[in-house]
Order: sequence, then C-alpha cells, then structure tokens
Amino acid sequence: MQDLRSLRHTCPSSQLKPRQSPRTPSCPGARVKPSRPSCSKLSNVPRKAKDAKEARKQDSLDERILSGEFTTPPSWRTQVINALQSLFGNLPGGPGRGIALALAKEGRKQRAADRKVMPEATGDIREIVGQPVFLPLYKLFTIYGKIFRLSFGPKSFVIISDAQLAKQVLVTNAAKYSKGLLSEILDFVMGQGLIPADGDIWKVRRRAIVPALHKRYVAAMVDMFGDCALHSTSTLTKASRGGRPVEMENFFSRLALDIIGKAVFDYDFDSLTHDDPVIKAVYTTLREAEYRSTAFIPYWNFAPLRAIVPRQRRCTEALDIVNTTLNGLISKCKTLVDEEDQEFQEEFLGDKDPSILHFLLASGEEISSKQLRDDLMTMLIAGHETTAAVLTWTMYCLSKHPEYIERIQAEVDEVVGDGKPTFDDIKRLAFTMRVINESMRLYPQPPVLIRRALEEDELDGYTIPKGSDFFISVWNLHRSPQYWDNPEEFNPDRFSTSRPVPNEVTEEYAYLPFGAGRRKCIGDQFALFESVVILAMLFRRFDFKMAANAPAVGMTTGATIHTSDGLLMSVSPRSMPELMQKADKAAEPALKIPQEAVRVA
Ligand code: HEM
Repeated sequence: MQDLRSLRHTCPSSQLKPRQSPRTPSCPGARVKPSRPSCSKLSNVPRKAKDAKEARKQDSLDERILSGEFTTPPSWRTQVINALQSLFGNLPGGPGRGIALALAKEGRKQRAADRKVMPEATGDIREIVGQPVFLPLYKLFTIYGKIFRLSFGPKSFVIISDAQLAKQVLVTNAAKYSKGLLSEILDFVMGQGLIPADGDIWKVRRRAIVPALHKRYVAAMVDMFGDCALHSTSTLTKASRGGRPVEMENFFSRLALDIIGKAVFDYDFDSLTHDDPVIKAVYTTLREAEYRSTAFIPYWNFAPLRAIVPRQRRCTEALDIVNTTLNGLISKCKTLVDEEDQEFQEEFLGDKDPSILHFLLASGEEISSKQLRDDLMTMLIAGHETTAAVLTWTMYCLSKHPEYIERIQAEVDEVVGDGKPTFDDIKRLAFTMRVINESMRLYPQPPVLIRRALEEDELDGYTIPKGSDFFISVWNLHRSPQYWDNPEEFNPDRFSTSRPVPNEVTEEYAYLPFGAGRRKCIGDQFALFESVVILAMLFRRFDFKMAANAPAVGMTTGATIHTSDGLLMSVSPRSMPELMQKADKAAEPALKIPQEAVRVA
C-alpha cells in the first residue's frame, strides 16, 4: 500500500488555505490503526512492519501538510494579473495608473471565477481504504475547507464538513439526493429496506414503520432494556469473581443484539450466554456488509465468483439461515395476529408480543414477505451495530474520566436505586444522557453519511452535476473548531442538563448523531433510552476500568467505528454487598461471552 504521496492538490483558489494549523484528529488517547486489510496479500505482513508502515503514512501526510504542499496558490491567470498590476501600479504617473486600475478590476473578476472551481484532492483509492476513511478526510478538511472534491482516477466524491451545507443536502434539498452507493453496497442484505431504499418505496415504508415506534412502545421497551441489562450483569459478575477482564465491545454487541431481536421481531437471541447458527449467521452477514463497504473491487457482483470465493459462499449460506429464521418469525406472528382478538388502533401494542413486526402485521397493510424481511433485517442491523458502538466508545471515553463515572453513579443512586429505570426516570438521568450525547459527538456512528445527487444542484456557489457522490463527514462536523470549543476534549458538560437533549436542530446542524431531515434515524429515542438504561444498570452495580494489560485502543471502521483490538476492561462490584446479592438472584447463571462469532471477518 502506498503512502499519500500521490495526493495532489489542483485547487486554483487562494481562498482555500488551511484555516488552522493542521493537527492529527486524535480521540483522547486513542491510537489510529488501519482496518483489517481487505487485501489478503497484506495479511501475511508481520504486525510490527504494518504498524511502522502506517506510522510512516501518517507522518508523510503531516510532513506534506507542514511543507505547504497543499497550500493553495492563486490560479496562473490571477498570478499574471497581479504581477502586471504591480508593474503598472509602480510606474510613475501617466497611463500606468489607469492600466493598473483596470487590471485590479480584472483581478477581482478572475478571483471570483477561481472560487467557482471546487478545490480537488486526487490520489490512489488504496490510500483511503487502508485506514478508517474519516481520518484522512479530517486532514484534507483542514487543508481544503468545508467542501472539496476527492478524486481517484475516474471516480470522485464531494466531501462536506460544514453545518449549513449538510443541512442543504439532508434537509432543504433532500429530495434532490438519494442514498446512492449505500444502496448498492447494502442491496444484498437490506434489499429495499428503509436505510437503502429511495423514492416511492422509501416513502411508503417510512410512513408504515415510523408509527410503530410510538410512545407506548418505547415505554414498554424501556422496561425490556432493564431486563436485558440485568440479565447481562450475570456475565459481568462472573468475570469479576474470576478476576477476568471483559472485552466490552463484544459484550455490548451481544447485549444490543439481544435487545434489538426482542424489539423488532420478539426473538430472544440470548447471545450473551450462547452461540448458535442463527447468531453466527447474523454476524457473518453484518461483517460482510462492512467488508463490502470498505473493499474497493466489488468482485461479488459476478455470480461465478460468489459461488467460488469461500467468504462469499459463507455469506450466502448465512443469508439463507437468517432469511429462513425471519420467514419463520413472520409466519408465527401472522398466526398470532389471526388468532388474537386485539383491535388495531393508534399506539397499538401487542399484549403477547410488543414487537415492531407485530405492529406492522396487525396494521393489516398489504406487504410482500420479501419487503417485510428487508425491513426487519434493516432494523436489526441499524439498531444493533450503532448502539453497540455508541456504548463501546462511551465506555472508552469514561475509562479516561473516572470523575464522570462517579457522577453517573451518584445520579443513578439518587434517581433509580436498585430497580430498573422507568420511562419517567430517563428525563432525570440527565447527566448520564449528556455523557452519551458527548460520546456520540466524538465518535459518531456512522462517521460519514453517503448521498448521490439525483439532479443538478448548487452548493456554496459550486455547480454540482447530477450523479455526484457525497460523503457528509459527521466526524469533521463534530470535531470542527469552528463549532466546538476544545473539540477533541470529552466534556459532557458542554451540553447543559438544563437545556433540551442536544440534536441537529438545537446545535444548528453541527451535530448530526442521528442524521437530519426526512432520512433521519427513526430509532433515535429508542437508542438513546436504551443506552441510558444500560449505563445506569451497569454503573449502579459495577466499577469499570481499563484492564491492566489491555491493548491500546485503536480504531477501524466499516459502517460504524470499531476498536481494532477490543476494549478490555476489568469489572468489579461496587461496594454494596446487599445489591450484588439481589443482582445474583435476579440473573440466570452465566456462561462466558462467546467470542468466536464476533470477529469473523
Ligand atoms: C445509537 C444508535 C443509533 C445511531 C447512532 C443511529 C444513527 C442513524 C443515522 C445517522 C441515520 C441516518 C443515515 C443517513 O442519513 O444516511 C439512521 C437512519 C436509520 N436508523 Fe438509526 N441509529 C441508531 C439506532 C437505530 C435503531 C435502534 C433503529 C431501529 C429501531 C434505527 C433505525 C434506523 C432506520 C430504519 C434508518 C433509516 C431511516 C430512513 O432512511 O428513512 N436506528 N440511523
């Protein structure tokens, strides 16, 4: 893999100099590492050699920035006009002055014309896909500013790192943009589900699904979050008794899977205590979706290769298992709906099964099994990986700030005590909520949003041709010094607890943890409540800190930000013996967290 040496700047405008001295967009203490190589050749390279190569790559971009390589000179026309203007302006008296004035006017016109050409970085795509893509994008943002084009051979992307431009694409002119590349990548797993769908299918499905997440449903889910979190404490208790550290990313991934399975189709994966073919199939499918979003040759589009390449064969088998399971759940729920005499009304909540699937079937809407499966699969993925990533990075941020853990514990002791948080308690767990809001600022999941222009548009004075692909860098927005004081600092108090929970509107589109506009996340409340309940339940019962010999925490990315080597923490019970006895009684005996299915790719 090359370093970024071939990235060339071709911006003609002098307006686009770096706005600040460039620096590495580091998370507090986190180490940046390349994602697992998508090219099998690299997997034999010894780890140290790979690390050294990565370090050289980082250094070389920094050095090149500092050397001024990316500093944007004026276009040659502007340079010639400037030179002539100064020549004639220095002639004593006579026509020289008049010519200099005319040149000054021409210079102004030329500079305006320069500004119309979008700044452009060109390079080799392997330089970007070899590492979490949002990191080089941050560096390029410090050079090229709020909007620039990133080109690799014939392919190019417009990168947006500005709140008002993001608002224009996501909200004001949303009808002019589709999910583009994302739909292509996710088609094999989500089909026409809500995330990749566009046009009329998206409109119809959004209208059908959003009402399912009504207030009564979310309140019922809050209770279920508490049950699942309590169940998970047996795993932590067992680890703490055995003096064994817990890999928290794996732990949260499985806890979130258990929750979303129940919430969406009333299926108990119980993945924290066992592995089975369905769980393995779900993870194989998820990892394949991530792999496809970072690999740069879509060889799987050729049917013969899908049949030959082992990982593609495994993926097809996994999809079969997941689809068969979903079909089984759909027909079971259909039978339930046929047999029950519960009337469907607004805020419908199934007595025996409060899931979204039950709501959708009970609503009586005509829908094909394939569409229903696409919807369920979409929500399974959307609601699982994201929440697990948010909890993992929140834990990581907290591990650096024991003082905030103490504040969460004090709040939970006062508001919740030994029980499970209720819907009404959540408002009063305001500091815990701000911790999550702040962690989502530093580690947005996903870190970039993808769009494609369906028709010509104009952004910041630039003409955007139809078909242009966009990355809206939420990572850049959330760490931009233009919008945030000390943007790299983890500081939950930047969001006051006496103000509403921060969102895209309160923060004027500089904060987009759930996107914005018509494609905004439908599970935002669900996910925030879920995260608050889990943190409250765990911190009431345990203390967490980084394990003594934990590997440094690095980042890799697919759809969300993963750790490169896990988040290894030691867990110990808080010194409240009577509480731990109660927790032990409530929870079932634990097996160790199954490891093998989580890191398949
Ligand atoms: C902390 C957890 C979550 C985060 C950070 C998150 C983030 C997001 C973001 C940023 C988008 C917008 C994507 C875009 O504009 O391209 C989105 C869309 C979506 N999310 Fe979430 N999400 C979370 C949890 C959930 C949950 C729990 C569900 C389901 C119960 C869910 C279902 C969806 C769906 C269906 C969409 C597509 C909406 C549409 O296009 O109309 N998400 N999510």
